[in-house]
Amino acid sequence: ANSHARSIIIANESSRRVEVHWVDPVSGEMVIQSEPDILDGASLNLDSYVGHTFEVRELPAKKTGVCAGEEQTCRVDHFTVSSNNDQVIIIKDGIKVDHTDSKTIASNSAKSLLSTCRSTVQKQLDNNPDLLSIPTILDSFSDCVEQGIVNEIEKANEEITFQASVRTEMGELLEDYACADEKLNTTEPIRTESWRDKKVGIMIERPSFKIHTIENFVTHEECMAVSEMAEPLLEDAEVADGSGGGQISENRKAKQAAIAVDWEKEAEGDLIAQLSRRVYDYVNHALPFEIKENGQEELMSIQYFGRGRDDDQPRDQYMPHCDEDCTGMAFRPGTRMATIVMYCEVPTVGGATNFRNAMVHIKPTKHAATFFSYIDPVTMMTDSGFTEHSGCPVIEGNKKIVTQWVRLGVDDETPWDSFNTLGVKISDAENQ
Ligand SMILES: O=C(O)CCC(=O)C(=O)O
Ligand SMILES: [Fe+2]
Repeated sequence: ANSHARSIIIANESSRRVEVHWVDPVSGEMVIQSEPDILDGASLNLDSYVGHTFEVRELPAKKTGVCAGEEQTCRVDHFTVSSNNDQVIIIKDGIKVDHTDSKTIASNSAKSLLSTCRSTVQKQLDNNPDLLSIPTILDSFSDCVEQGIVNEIEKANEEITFQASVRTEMGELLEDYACADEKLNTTEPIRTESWRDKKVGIMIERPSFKIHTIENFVTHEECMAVSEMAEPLLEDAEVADGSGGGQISENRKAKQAAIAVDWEKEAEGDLIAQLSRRVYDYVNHALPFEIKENGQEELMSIQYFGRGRDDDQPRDQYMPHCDEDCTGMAFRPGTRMATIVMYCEVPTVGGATNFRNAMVHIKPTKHAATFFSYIDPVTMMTDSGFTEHSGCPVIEGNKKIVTQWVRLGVDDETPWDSFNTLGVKISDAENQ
C-alpha cells in the first residue's frame, strides 16, 4: 500500500445539501468527488492522499433555488488530508468543517480523562475543604489519572490482541493460496532505496521487524562457488526438534549443506568470503549492531527440486516458520535476529518466499536477496510473528538458495554452536 494513501470519511451534518471538490494544486481546477451530492445525514468515503485539499460547497435548496448563507450565498469550507490515521471530516452547521483523526481523538480522550479527574478531586475538596492537603489532592488526582490510563491501555491492547489473532488466522488460511497462485507477483515495496548501486525494495519497516529485497545481490560466479562446495556435502535438511536438537521433518523437504567461509582468503578475493562479507555489510547497513563474522553460523546452501506438476509425492518446501523465536519476548543474546536469503537458481513454478502474517510475498528473481530482521534495536524485543515465512512448494524447476542466519552476541569465544536449537547455551543446559 502507498504510504501516502489515506481513506477518509466525510459526514454531512450541516442540514444542507453539499458537494465536495478536489482542488488541483497546480491549476487550481476543481474536480468533483461527490456524485451524487451528499445529502444531510449522508456520508462519502474518499480514497485520497496526504496533502490533498478539498473544497466543501453548500448547494442551493431544490425548492427555493438559493443557499442559506448571508444574502443567500452558498457557503464553502476547505480541508487538507493529514498524515494521521482514521480521518473523519464532519460538515457542521454553517458548512464548517470539523476534522478529526487518530491524534485529535487521542487528545480529546486525554482531555476528557483529565477533566473527569479534576471534577472528582474538586468534589472531594468541596466536601472536605479542611481535610485535604496538597499532597493528598495530588495523590488522589494521580490515582484517578493512573486508573484512567490503565483502562485505556488495556482496552487498546485487548483490541490489538484481537486484531492480531484475526490476522494470523487469515494468514494461515491464505498461505496455501498465496503459494499456489502462479499469477501472484512480488508485493509492491513501500519505497525503494539503493545500496551499492543495487535496487533495494523496502517491503515493510517496523520497529521490531524489517523485510527488504535487494536486486543483484549475489553474482553468478559466487553462486557457482557455493554450489561446487555444497555438492559433496548435501544432506536432508533438518528442523529444530523442540528439545534443543534437530530432526528431519515433512515440514522441511530440501537438501542442504553448510558452507564454511575461509576468511584467510578474503584478501585474495575468495568468492565465498567476498559474498559473506557483503552479507554482513548489508546487515550492518540495515541494523545498528556492527555485526562481525566471528562466531556466526556458516552459509547454508539449500536446494529444493521441482518434480513437475504430475508428481504426487510431497513437494520440496519449507513450511511456515520463524528463523528464531518470534514471540515478541526479549531478545536472548547469541540467538538469530536477521536472515539473508539469496536466490541462485529460481524455479519456473512455485518456490516463492511468503511472509503470511505480513502480507509480503516474494517471487524469487535470480541473484536477488531477501533480507529480514526480527529484533527492535532500541528495546531489544523480538518480532511477534510478522517475519514468519515459508519457502512455498517448488513445482517446476529447481530452487537453489544461500541462506545466512545472522546472530547477535556471538564471537570467537562464544560461537553459534555453543547454543542449542532452543537458544540455550549448551554448557548451561548441561548444568540444569
Ligand atoms: O526457501 C525460502 O524461500 C525460505 C528459506 C528459509 O526460510 C530459510 O532459509 O530460513
Ligand atoms: Fe527461514
